[in-house]
Amino acid sequence: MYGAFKYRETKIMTWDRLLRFGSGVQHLLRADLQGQRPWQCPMRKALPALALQRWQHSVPETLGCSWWLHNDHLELKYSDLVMRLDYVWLRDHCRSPSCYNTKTNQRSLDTAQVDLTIKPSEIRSDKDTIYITWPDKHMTKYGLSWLAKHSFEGQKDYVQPSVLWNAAIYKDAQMPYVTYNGLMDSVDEFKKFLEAFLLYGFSVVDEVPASIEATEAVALRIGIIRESIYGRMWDFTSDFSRGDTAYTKVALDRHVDTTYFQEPCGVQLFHCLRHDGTGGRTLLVDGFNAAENIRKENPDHFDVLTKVPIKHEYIENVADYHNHMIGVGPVLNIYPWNNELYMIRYNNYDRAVINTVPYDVVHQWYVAHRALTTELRKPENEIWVKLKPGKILFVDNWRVLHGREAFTGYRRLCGCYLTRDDVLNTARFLGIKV
Ligand SMILES: C[N+](C)(C)CCCC[C@H](N)C(=O)O
Ligand SMILES: O=C(O)CCC(=O)C(=O)O
Ligand SMILES: [Fe+2]
Repeated sequence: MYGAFKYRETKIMTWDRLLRFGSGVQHLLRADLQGQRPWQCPMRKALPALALQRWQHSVPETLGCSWWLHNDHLELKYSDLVMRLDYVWLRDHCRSPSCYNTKTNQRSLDTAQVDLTIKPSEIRSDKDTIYITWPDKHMTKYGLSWLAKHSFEGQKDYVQPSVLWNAAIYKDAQMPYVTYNGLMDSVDEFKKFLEAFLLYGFSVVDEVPASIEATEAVALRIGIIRESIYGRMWDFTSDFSRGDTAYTKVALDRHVDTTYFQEPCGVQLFHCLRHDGTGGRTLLVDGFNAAENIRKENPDHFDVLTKVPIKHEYIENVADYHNHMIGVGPVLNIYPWNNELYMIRYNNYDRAVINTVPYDVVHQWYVAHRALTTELRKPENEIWVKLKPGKILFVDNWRVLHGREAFTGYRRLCGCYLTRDDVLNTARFLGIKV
């Protein structure tokens, strides 16, 4: 398998095991150790090895937390969560007024001034809070629920909620019907629209005036337009005004756009302003659903697709357009801490020469890519829609692939890309967790 890198999970001793270790002597020791620094406790050396497995409890024991000072970290148990907190981390995240500015939500502490071998000189806790005093007498207070939320152990299993779909799931999904007026005038409708978009990776706004201006207004309600080599708002027909198949009448297989950017555009809007002719339907496929199916059926294929970096390229020399863009990254992009998929970079048209890995890995990659392509091409995973004047289709270009059927006649499509950060920013402002 390519790349030996595996994100190592910290071995966590189970709570049960720790209690078993500590039982017996633990009760007896607690009184003696109260208020002392465990690693400096004079009793420590004299104790049998098992007795060192001891916990400090907040009072009463059944509420609040239990904690254990290891030589290099604090182990803290709070409502069934066992957290292991590095001492420098604990000092660095101090929210006291001298360390953290709550007006700007910025750190004032200079982390470089923290001794990398720092250890608390005193710790105590009550039901909701743990108080840590450092050798220089500075005190850090942490809400236990804050730690539970922000610690590695507390958040590593969180994944962004989403509905992975195929044609059948989509049919039953009852996506909300949101109109232009609703979106522009009502926060509730706006939120409903964004929630659907984030869950499904696409969403439609209906009853929009069939103009570039109205399309732009909708785009600006949601985020910030991502200007690119295609302009700000783009508006095209099949006139081959640009050196790309999109600007023709031929069919386009499923793909995401701008794979040849180091950061592919996050969101794409399509608004068909006119079509006098046949065909031209739009295809949508949930890339995450397909990728998750591969992960289930053949984890090795999934692994290869997350590890082999692939280049995509856009070379254009048509009329006055001279562009050469290159983007690099694996087809499937996952977060290392929980393996959650966050971006698919799939575009067989724009894929560049593979020269980033040796031949044997190349072959593994082709096999894995074939498996993904087969999955993406299953008719049961396809949704076909006909874009019409008045309907804006929003597509999450990091998740949902689009394609189009060949068409005849005059067809004019407008739209734009949006910066992903700003769409998520809008969502967070509306109280959506992303
Ligand atoms: C949407 N718009 C027509 C502006 C751009 C088309 C980009 C086409 C390119 N092959 C890609 O997939 O990135
Ligand atoms: O013509 C279409 O419907 C879409 C073409 C396309 O893939 C694109 O513009 O990104
Ligand atoms: Fe496209």
